[in-house]
Amino acid sequence: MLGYILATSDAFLSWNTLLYLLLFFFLYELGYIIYHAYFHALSKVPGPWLASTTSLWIRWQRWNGRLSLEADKLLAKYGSIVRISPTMVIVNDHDAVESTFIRKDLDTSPTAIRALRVGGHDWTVTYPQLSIARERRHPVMIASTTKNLKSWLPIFRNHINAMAEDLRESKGTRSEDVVRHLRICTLKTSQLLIGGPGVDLDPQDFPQIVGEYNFLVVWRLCLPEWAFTWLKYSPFSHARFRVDSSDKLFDLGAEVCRQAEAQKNNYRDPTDDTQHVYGLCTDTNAKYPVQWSWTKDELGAEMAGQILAATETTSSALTYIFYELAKDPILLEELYQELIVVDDDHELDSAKLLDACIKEGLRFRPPVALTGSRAVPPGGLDLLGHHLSEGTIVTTQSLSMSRQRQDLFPDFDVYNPKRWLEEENGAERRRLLVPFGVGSRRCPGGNMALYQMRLIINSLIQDFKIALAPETTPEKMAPFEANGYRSHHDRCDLIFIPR
Ligand code: HEM
Repeated sequence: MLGYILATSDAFLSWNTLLYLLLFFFLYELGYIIYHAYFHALSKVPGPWLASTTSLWIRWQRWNGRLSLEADKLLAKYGSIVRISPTMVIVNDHDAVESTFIRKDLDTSPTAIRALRVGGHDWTVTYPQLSIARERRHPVMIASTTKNLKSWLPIFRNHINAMAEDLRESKGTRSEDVVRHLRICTLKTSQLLIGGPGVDLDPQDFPQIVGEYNFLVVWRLCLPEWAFTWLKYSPFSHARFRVDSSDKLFDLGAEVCRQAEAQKNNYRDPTDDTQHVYGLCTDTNAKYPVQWSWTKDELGAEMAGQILAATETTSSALTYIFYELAKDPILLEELYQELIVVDDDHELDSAKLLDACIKEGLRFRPPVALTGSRAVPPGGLDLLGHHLSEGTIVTTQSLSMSRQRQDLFPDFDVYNPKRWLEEENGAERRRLLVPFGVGSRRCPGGNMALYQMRLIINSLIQDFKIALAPETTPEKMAPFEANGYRSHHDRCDLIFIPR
């Protein structure tokens, strides 16, 4: 039929035209491949041929949640710099990463970060330019000083106790999905940092919304824009929910703003000088006031983005730590023995094994897979013996930093917290641990993350013995990269036996 129409109607393309178009497309693609493989400025950077010539390789790895793990294998095979797409290189040399990422004139990579927009809006992480991100980073850094966090300790404790009470209900007789519990608990603790004590969000749907959003990020990195319009109105309810999760997250951010604004009218103890992110963003007298006035949507997206940044990273790191501890009853007992003699939550930072368990969790399963990326500015950049032309994206990952130094991390593929207790080469080992990124866009919430992790691990280890649930197998817990590492099933079932 189509052939008939094409052959008979002048209004339609003739077969010949179609063939020419196909030929043109084929030659264009061939030219693109040949150019990127042999003539492009990055053609001398080592890497697999397919990855260098087409973005399909990187999309395929992302789709399968394996980009970070595959990139790690390539770094082991090719050395400290590898081309993983026609325009992207991954670098695994600490000094080279530091000298590049410290620079203030390098934007972050726009395509990869666009995937993290919330409800169609930008927030700190999705702004390529440091000049814009800087003013949004300050409030997080100021709100998460140890002094501020310590003043909120009683409220943090209440939220963590509520999680422990929830876990206690099963009396160790059935498994509990620790991912769900941790998402709720970290939402509750981060709402304080972000909106202040007057904010109290309903957490019931949050675990599912944020879980779907993580997988939406994978879709956004792999599928064309039009696919989302189609999916939004498609008959597939799960896909629709996933696409809508971005708007639902945005609504949560808007709710933070509404409640934080309402609390301004409440009585405040004049001696209370704690500061939260929302207050600092909207206070024109703040030490680093935001230089522009926010629209309602910008502010909502910022709060939603910060909730995402704070909860998904911390809960993913904690999930893997509890999973590893559940597998190792001897280590669990040693940690318990250390923690029962710590009198006060304020002293937790001196608990050495606790610190080692957290460090090793962040090393072994870093919650952010590709820990930052930068775009090469005009004039190019010389790095590890290669000239990178303008627009090249340089990325790195914490995961591989420890693997490049097998003298310091001989059993790098094993969760072994004890390595952090060895004094010999301790400083060098710590230098290679960069889960919060490096340089000018390094995570501003690191202090909050570590503080929360100490409190939560301490509380649950003191209250429970933890064991693996029969349904939690190594295959189910194999890391899948969806906006950070998580189990492909997005859950981790453990048994919490009250002590
Ligand atoms: C274990 C927990 C966490 C890890 C591993 C982590 C890791 C990271 C990484 C790797 C980056 C990107 C750095 C770069 O591009 O160079 C980042 C950015 C960011 N993180 Fe975290 N993070 C954690 C917790 C938090 C918390 C609790 C907050 C609090 C709100 C937070 C807020 C942010 C923000 C606002 C950014 C964007 C910074 C910018 O674009 O300049 N993070 N984080």
